[in-house]
Amino acid sequence: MERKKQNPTAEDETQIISRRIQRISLHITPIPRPLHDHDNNLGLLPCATREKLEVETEKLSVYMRGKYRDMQEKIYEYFNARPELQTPVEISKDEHRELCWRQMYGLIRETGIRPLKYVVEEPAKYFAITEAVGAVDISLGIKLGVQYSLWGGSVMNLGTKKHKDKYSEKIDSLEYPGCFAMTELHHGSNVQGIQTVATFDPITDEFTINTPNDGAIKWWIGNAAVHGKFASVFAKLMLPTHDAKGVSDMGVHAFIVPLRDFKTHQALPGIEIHDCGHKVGLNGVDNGALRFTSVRIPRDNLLNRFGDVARDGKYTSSLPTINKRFAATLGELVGGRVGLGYSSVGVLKIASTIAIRYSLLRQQFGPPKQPEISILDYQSQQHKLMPMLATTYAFHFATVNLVEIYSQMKMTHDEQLVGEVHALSAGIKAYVTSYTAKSLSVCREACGGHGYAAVNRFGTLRNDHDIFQTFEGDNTVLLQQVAADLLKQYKEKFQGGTLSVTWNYLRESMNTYLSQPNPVTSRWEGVEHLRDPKFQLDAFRYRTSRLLQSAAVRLRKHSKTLGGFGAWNRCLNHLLTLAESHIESVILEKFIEAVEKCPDASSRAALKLVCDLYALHRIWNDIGTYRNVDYVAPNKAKAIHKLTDHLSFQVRNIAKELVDAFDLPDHVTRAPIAMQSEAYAQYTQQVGF
Ligand SMILES: Cc1cc2nc3c(=O)[nH]c(=O)nc-3n(C[C@H](O)[C@H](O)[C@H](O)COP(=O)(O)OP(=O)(O)OC[C@H]3O[C@@H](n4cnc5c(N)ncnc54)[C@H](O)[C@@H]3O)c2cc1C
Repeated sequence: MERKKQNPTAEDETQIISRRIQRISLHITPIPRPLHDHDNNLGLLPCATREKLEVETEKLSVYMRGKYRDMQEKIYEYFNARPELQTPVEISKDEHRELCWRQMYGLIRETGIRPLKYVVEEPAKYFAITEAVGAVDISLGIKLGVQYSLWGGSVMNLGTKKHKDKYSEKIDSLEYPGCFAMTELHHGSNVQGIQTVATFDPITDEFTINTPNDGAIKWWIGNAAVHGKFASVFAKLMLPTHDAKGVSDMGVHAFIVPLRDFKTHQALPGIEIHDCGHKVGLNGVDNGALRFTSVRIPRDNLLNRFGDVARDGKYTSSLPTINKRFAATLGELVGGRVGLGYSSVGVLKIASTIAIRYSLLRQQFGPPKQPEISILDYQSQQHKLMPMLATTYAFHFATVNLVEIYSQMKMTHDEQLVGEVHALSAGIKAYVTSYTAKSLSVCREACGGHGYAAVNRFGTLRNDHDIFQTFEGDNTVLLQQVAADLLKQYKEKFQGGTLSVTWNYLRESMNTYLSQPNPVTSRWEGVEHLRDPKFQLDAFRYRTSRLLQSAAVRLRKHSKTLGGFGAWNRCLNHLLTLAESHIESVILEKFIEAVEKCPDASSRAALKLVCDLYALHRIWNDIGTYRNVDYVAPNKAKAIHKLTDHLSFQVRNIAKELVDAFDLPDHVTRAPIAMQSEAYAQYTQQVGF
């Protein structure tokens, strides 16, 4: 009995917590009872309203669940039933690579899942698969992404029928493990700067692939160090000419290059492969470096959807310029970005679930002579975790929407949609992965010392996820694509052109911005007004319009003296803020739509609360900007701050239900401190008690 008091079971803890939640929670209908002394002592009732949202987790979860939940469950179950395929906490690089291969091979061969089919036909299903395998081990998610989205995707999207017929089945079944070899030692973000060459030889009807200098060594190539048999190699296509130069550069194209012998697994003649070595994270993925010396491949190995070479060496393309072909080629690869943003939200869900479940369980300090309180009852802990939980929900709906419009784009090839998905996938990937990377540290710290135990996962999640900010396009570079697109749309607006759907709001808010902020509404501070989605969206959009207008003016001014490139660089931080602001507007818009569409009233009320917290927290974060232009008067700024704290507190009261609705079973979250029963006991067992 004594022992139980000192070290209560999780069930006891849960009861204590739920009693406490009942005591301090707010109720929807006013309850005519005075505040408990205890509540006052905790300082937990920041405002007099007493509301409690009753959330039916199952209904909320059904609304959140994608169409492909069954597929995800199949994956979770597959790994749950095979402990030998689970990644241990301590594992060497080489063992991790082999395990990761066995995980992928087992999944594909034993469950019959065929991801490449979905990459092409049902992208949403493919992204659901990558999210689920990423929850098992992020290395596995990336290894699978390299095989199917990058290597497979390049063949399917940049190749033609002959390539699909020859390769698709064998890529899907893992008979042909492959790589995507774009990056070089000297060039990552600037893909057009790559130097590898593929020169056509009309005599033998072949291309010769060469690495002209060490700067052109392909670097960081996933699957290259150990498992890859092929690579889609990005190189400048050179055609022989009869002039003094001897060759003509047709721009960057992709080529299928066999890397290793099928029987011996040795590198083929002319191909030198080295291991990029131990990394900060993702050590289950074998990244390698490749050098090519006069490697000959048949002409047919050119992935020729956007440009082809005939037997006589004549080049043909439906696209007139190198730049247009390059844009079309890279445009086909945006699926990787969509998937990375989507998977990043998956990582954020796991981390926030662990941190919040543990914060509900953990008790430290309390009022004199009273039981200790849950650490989630501290305002500071709520401040760390509740806006993050709200943001996770916001990201969930934004990435689901992105996947939907990406799928539509793949079906229709609608030109406007292509442009929209291109910019939106760049922006959402950049914004979401940067936020998740920061949040992983916050979650670790919010769990104190136990958050630092590797078994509780924050270390691997943080290290493995970190590079999401860089690959598939560096975030700073991607945000500039969003800013450039906004400026293009802005210019078109004034030339009477149409705006794409996502950008449509700019038309209206630009007009609002061009007039002065309304001195009356800037003082409105009522809760109803602050929780009105119209006010929230207007505020986000006003900020974007203002940033867009001022960026356009500044760029025009500086380009007179500095030229286009110099002016862009002079305004770069401004442009990045503009891009982030726009992406935040899109995320909020999608969240508001998701709240409105939710069919179940209790789930809708919970989502509305979470959405309000997301919106007001972001406005408060940028309150300086709003104050500077008098969009928000001092009294309103104060009211926003107060309400944000209050909403954090209210969200805390349904935090358990909100993380439960992510539907992540214990065998997926895996951190002992986040187990839904006997968390402490499971944790102590881990170290041998
Ligand atoms: C683990 C891992 C796996 C990878 N897998 C693959 C793979 O399978 N295949 C493949 O082809 N590649 C792969 N890559 C490479 C990856 O795609 C590149 O690292 C990425 O594109 C960024 O390029 P970079 O490393 O050259 O960075 P850089 O472009 O050199 O960027 C370095 C810094 O400069 C800044 N910067 C660069 N340009 C600008 C600009 N215009 N404006 C402002 N700031 C700028 C960036 O923001 C960044 O902070 C992988 C990389 C890693 C680490």
